[in-house]
Amino acid sequence: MAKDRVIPLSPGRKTRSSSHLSPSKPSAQNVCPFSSQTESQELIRCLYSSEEPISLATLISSLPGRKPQILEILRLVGSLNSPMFPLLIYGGPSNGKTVSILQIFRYLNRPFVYAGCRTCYSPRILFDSILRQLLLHGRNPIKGNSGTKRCEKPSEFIDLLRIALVQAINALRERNLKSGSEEVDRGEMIYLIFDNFELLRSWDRNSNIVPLLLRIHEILKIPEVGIIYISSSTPDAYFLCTGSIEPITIYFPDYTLEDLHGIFMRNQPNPKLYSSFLSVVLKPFFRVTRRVDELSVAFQPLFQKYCKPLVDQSVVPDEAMKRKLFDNLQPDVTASLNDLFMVPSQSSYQIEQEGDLQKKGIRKSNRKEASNELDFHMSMSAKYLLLSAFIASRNPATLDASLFDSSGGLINRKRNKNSQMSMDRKDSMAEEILLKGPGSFPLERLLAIFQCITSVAESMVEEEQCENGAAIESESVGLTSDVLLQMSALCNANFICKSGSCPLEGSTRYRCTVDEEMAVRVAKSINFPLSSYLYRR
Ligand SMILES: Nc1ncnc2c1ncn2[C@@H]1O[C@H](COP(=O)(O)OP(=O)(O)OP(=O)(O)O)[C@@H](O)[C@H]1O
Repeated sequence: MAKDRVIPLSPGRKTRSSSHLSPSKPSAQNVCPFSSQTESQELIRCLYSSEEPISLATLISSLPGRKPQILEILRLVGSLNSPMFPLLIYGGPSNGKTVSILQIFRYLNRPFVYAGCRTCYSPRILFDSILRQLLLHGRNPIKGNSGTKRCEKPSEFIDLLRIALVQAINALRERNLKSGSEEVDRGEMIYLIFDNFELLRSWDRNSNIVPLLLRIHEILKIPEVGIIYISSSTPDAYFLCTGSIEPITIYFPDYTLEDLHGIFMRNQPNPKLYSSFLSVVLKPFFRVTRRVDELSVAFQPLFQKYCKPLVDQSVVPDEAMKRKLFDNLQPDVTASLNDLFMVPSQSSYQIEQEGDLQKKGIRKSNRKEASNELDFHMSMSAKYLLLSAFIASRNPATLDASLFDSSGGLINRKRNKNSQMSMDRKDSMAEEILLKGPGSFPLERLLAIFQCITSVAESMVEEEQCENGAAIESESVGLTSDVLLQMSALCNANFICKSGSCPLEGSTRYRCTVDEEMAVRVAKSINFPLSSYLYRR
């Protein structure tokens, strides 16, 4: 794509860019102009990447493993002044989504506003950050709504955002007209980037901020504004019930071994030495994690240890030297791998409880401990999701309604004489299902079961919290966050597999592949009464 080629504007585009804004919306006339040209210039400068622009070749070589995604994003963002559909960039954590988009804008050298939902951790802070970037950090007053006034309500935010955007677009347009042919035309588009969008869902369960931001393009109706969402959750997490037009998605897959090799080899003063180090550490660590941040934290001290026997670190190691360095490093690799692998899978509450038991001299038998233990890490919500999938695969769907009450809890299944016949029928259905093996289920059923069992678990935890006055931390709360991300992780781990689509509905069905022994171990690790949820003969 030619970076600075100005695409001739279509007639529609000319009309729109000359005056797209309808009278009801703030126009150049009813928006307070910049008080000085310096302010206008400062705003424009603030909207560009703070780093020097780079070439396309540098962009691609600086981000190993991301060339296809970069080219795809560039194609979708389009040439100068071309309107774009909203984009959703998604993929696993720490796999280069943020760095890629920021470097892309450095290459494009176009104005953008970046709002990270990790640092801007509440709607108010997020709104404030976006408006400040557009309004010269609060120094440019929009009459009646000064930049210093904090914006609380979404409707207020949308109004101020529209005003600020129109003002900024007009400033860009003016700058382009004034600079004429002396300067390169940098266009009139402004891009809003929402990073870590998945976090928004955990801010407030009843908040309407997610649907609002997902519809922001439709609400603003300003073609000079491009919207980019970055998320580590899949698109399904957002668009099942918002009713908004789905953005174009770009998936960032996990890095391959070669990609990670390329990433870690960048800017190494002694590439041959570092390459011999990577040949020792990368493969074993790759089996545990593909996250660049985790790998770089693990590699840093290991490389220091690897180089310790060397007097001169610019030396190119021969085979004998490599073997010696490897032998020296080997015990640390194992220890570091264990550190990375053994992420605590128990909630701090459980740990506290066990600590209490030990203090009281009550020791669990080793056998029980071993049977409860999982030899891999899984988050609390992934465990609940896996158990929901197991229940969905084992129980006939027609029995769900009799298993869960309307509030999501487990119905007390005491048989009475009147219901004995129907229970017998249900039991024979359960038996048939057992014989057929794990059944398939649609995503909706899985989510419904997940919702039911987590609501029970959360209320149990709250009750225990009240009883014990103990502090329960993150893992036990917010079980429902990132459920679709967990789903894709469980599919990747082959605990849940896709099992074709329903010919009538066309929707994908899933099947749980874990056996009962494994499900029981997962259930025990979170004290979940699995057997009460399973139909048996
Ligand atoms: N291809 C790459 N080349 C160079 N560095 C990379 C690459 N991919 C990731 N990194 C580095 O890994 C770290 C994490 O990357 P980044 O923040 O872009 O990930 P992310 O996908 O946005 O993560 P999250 O979803 O957790 O926000 C950064 O320090 C980044 O520089």
